[in-house]
Amino acid sequence: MSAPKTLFDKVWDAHVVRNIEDGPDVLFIDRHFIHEVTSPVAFLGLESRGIGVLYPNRTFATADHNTPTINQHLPVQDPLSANQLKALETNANKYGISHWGLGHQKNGIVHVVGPENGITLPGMTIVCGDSHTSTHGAFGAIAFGIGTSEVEMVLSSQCIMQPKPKKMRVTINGKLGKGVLPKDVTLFIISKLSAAGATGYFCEYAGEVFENMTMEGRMTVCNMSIEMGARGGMVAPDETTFAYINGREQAPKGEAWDKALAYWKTLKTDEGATFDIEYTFDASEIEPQITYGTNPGLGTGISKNIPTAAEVLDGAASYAKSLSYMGFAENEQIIGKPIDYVFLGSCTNGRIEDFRAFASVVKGRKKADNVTAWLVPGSHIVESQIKEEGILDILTDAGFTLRQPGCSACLAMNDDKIPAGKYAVSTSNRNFEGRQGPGSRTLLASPLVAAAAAVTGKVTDPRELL
Ligand SMILES: CC(C)[C@H](C(=O)O)[C@@H](O)C(=O)O
Ligand code: SF4
Repeated sequence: MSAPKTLFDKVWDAHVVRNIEDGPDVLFIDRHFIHEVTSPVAFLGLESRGIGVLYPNRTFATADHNTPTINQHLPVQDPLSANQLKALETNANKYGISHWGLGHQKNGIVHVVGPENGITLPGMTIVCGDSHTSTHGAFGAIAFGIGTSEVEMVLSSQCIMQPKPKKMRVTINGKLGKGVLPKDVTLFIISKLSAAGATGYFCEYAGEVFENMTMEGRMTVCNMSIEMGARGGMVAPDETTFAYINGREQAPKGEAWDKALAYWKTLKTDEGATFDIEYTFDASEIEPQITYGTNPGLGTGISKNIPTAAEVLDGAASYAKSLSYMGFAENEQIIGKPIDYVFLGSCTNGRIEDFRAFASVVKGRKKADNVTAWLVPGSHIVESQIKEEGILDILTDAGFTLRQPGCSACLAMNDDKIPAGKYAVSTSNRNFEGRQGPGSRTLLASPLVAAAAAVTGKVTDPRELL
């Protein structure tokens, strides 16, 4: 019998085109996503070298970062954004790449539209010039972000050179408590490991918590893997995965489906396979989380106080700077802090289950007067689901409006910027200084925590409202 293998090694080994002695492996790439920010320079590179795109039907383009989230039918005002969007369209058309631009019915955030259209499948290698490509690992794919020069490499050769990362496994058994969402699971893990704790590793998530999680939940967790420094995260595909994929537009059909399924069922870590490092937690340790600092590792259970410098893994100096930026002090209670903005959206939490969770709290309540809320679906498909399921009515009755799909205030590359000094409870993935607009202060949390803040105007434990 062959030696036991991890899920990661099975997928990796199936894609090695060439081993370079003492060097990186050359990997074949099944799927390549591109967006307007990191692709234009790669296409310029192709042009200057006079080469083309090797397999245009393995690359998929969508516009998301620079797109406005209101009045998408009007010309884009910001000239830089308009140029980038135009460049994406021109390049896609020139090389025969599928392009879901602004206004297209399939348009949305790259990491939302790939899975929802059945482009993302188990056992694949998937790259994109975007760090949150790790999202697609939820399907048991090896998915990671690449730089612009690598985008050029993939366009021209469908291959990439990669050193093999070390392997980590995070196992969580038990049952999650009331009001605890996948976002809380990932914020909890990152707070335990720190924002750099998984640097150099590829992480597999295992145990009952992930087995019982929906695909959208697994996507939330894998999405945030990068925020603890990991190259990517993955979950072994199972019946939940297969049920999610079955019938999606670009998923295999008929005989091809049966063949794919038989292969996908082999994609799990064998008994006895080893990892370079393992962490184990119990679901009962996890309560709704919120961050108070300026990296995603600076988070805590919502009922707890902000830790003292001695309690956190970050250096005392950077911790003090982080708290001062946020206007918080050590050992303060986080519950009850007044907030100004709520952002529901992003490739972390811009899917239908996130809107359902948000609606479950705001239903029958009213948006707090002091709160500006931006609710931004991850794609047009999500937007349609929100309308069809009656969620829009619930939101409207509670005083909220719905915006149009895109990255929006997740990184404020468009007009959706949180003003300086203002506090935003955000379902996105990064709380760096100025991430949501110059001087903005971000508290990362789940859609339930965001909803509780939106109706009370302050940081509130959502369990009190469920
Ligand atoms: C613009 C892009 C390169 C960037 C990323 O790589 O992640 C963005 O998506 C982000 O979330 O910061
Ligand atoms: S939603 Fe945010 S994290 Fe996701 S791709 Fe867009 S900017 Fe990056």
